[in-house]
Amino acid sequence: MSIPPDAPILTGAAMREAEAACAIQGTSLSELMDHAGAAVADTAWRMAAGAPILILCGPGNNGGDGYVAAQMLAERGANARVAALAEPATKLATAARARWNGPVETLDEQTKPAPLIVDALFGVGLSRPLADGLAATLRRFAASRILAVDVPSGADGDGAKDWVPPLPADVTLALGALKPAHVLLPTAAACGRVLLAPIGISANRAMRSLPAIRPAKPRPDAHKFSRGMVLVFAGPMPGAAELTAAAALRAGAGYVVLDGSERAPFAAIIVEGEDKFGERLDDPRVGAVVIGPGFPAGDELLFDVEAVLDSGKPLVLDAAAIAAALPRLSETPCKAILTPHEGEFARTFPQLYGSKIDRAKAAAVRTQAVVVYKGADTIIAAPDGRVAAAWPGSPWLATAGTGDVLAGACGAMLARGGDPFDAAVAAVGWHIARGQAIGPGLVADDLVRA
Ligand SMILES: NC(=O)C1=CN([C@@H]2O[C@H](COP(=O)(O)OP(=O)(O)OC[C@H]3O[C@@H](n4cnc5c(N)ncnc54)[C@H](O)[C@@H]3O)[C@@H](O)[C@H]2O)[C@H](O)CC1
Ligand SMILES: [K+]
Repeated sequence: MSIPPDAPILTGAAMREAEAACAIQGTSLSELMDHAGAAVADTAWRMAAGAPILILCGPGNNGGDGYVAAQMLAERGANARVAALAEPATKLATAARARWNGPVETLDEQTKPAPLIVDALFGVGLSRPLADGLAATLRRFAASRILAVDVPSGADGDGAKDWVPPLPADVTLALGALKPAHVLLPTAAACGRVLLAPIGISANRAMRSLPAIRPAKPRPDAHKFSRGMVLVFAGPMPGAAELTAAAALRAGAGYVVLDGSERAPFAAIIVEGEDKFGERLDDPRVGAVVIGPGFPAGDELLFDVEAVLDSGKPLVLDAAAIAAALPRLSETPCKAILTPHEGEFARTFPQLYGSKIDRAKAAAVRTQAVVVYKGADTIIAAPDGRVAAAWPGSPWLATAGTGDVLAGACGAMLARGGDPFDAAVAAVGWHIARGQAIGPGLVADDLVRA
């Protein structure tokens, strides 16, 4: 599974806006479909490597892309068959089918498979889940290599519905831009390797896949404080905060102080009693404060979170600290990153609807903070509408304590003084890169070891 890095992601509505802008600049929808069909034909040609191809065409423009590709493949000499689910229902699809010179089989339970199946049944226009009969027909093709056009049929392009496509793809060719379905579960897992075909639209880049992960090198004139000083505040379960502090140092902070713990995870970390916390919050060198790991909800947490908010320091709030800060966050002028996992998000923001991206964006607006909505399909959202999607991440990170490590990495990136969204993106990228590098047998402690 893979996703092109730093690629734009558009919802169906944004895609229609981009199409309309293209039309104003003189590129018709029909030309866009020609570009899409050509890209599908190229990918299918390479995947089939001479073997027969079966192209499944639906009634809409996704089917139109399929007919265009079929004709191009046939002209190149490929052994291509077409099976249709229904008559074309759009002008463009009708025109595309008229250009296909071969026969059109009816797609049903009798349809013979081929080594490569091109799934051009439904794209982003799907308005309800696939009928059971069609789903069963498609499952019969599971032994073939599958190329999905735009999205695997049955997926909700916007990722708001949890419909599961019955025929998972080996390769999905995203047209013009990625769609939320490519980066959100459950559909992302059915997309296989996602490739992006530029079909001629210019996409808004506010919402993107995670950029390629490049560890930032310290400046030649760096010293420990210019690299960022992080203050981690431990709660009653200091083990979690120790991981957080270690992660902050490992992720590049120049100086890390752990308050409220008796053990230093590394000799290089300064450990102090919790009585020093107030004093440290006044330390102008502290560039970010992390609170929440190992700190259950209660008066003590509330008191400490209040103190952090009063300090105006850039802050990372994890676990119960998120809910503790919520009433004041939007009015507190500070840079903040929140790192809720699914359960914390649902408890803290119960009244949000739509896809995980929609909900992360709404939470960011509500709190005026950067929200890192964790999971296998982590979403990072800023109050100004920027979004980064981290799918496919690293499944080795699904183990206890890795969230504490991520909070520390966010602290390290935030303490450098830049934009909190960029800091969160860098932290999530660092976390995934560590997860991928370590792989089998990973435990959270490994993420902070050399
Ligand atoms: N956006 C672009 O720049 C381009 C996109 N292209 C392709 O077009 C599809 C989207 O096409 P659209 O016609 O809007 O929708 P679909 O083909 O996905 O299907 C809609 C079609 O199906 C009917 N329908 C919806 N749900 C169901 C269902 N569950 N069962 C049966 N039928 C259903 C609906 O009534 C319509 O008739 C996009 O993904 C790209 O592949 C073009 O290439 C041009 C450029
Ligand atoms: K499709």
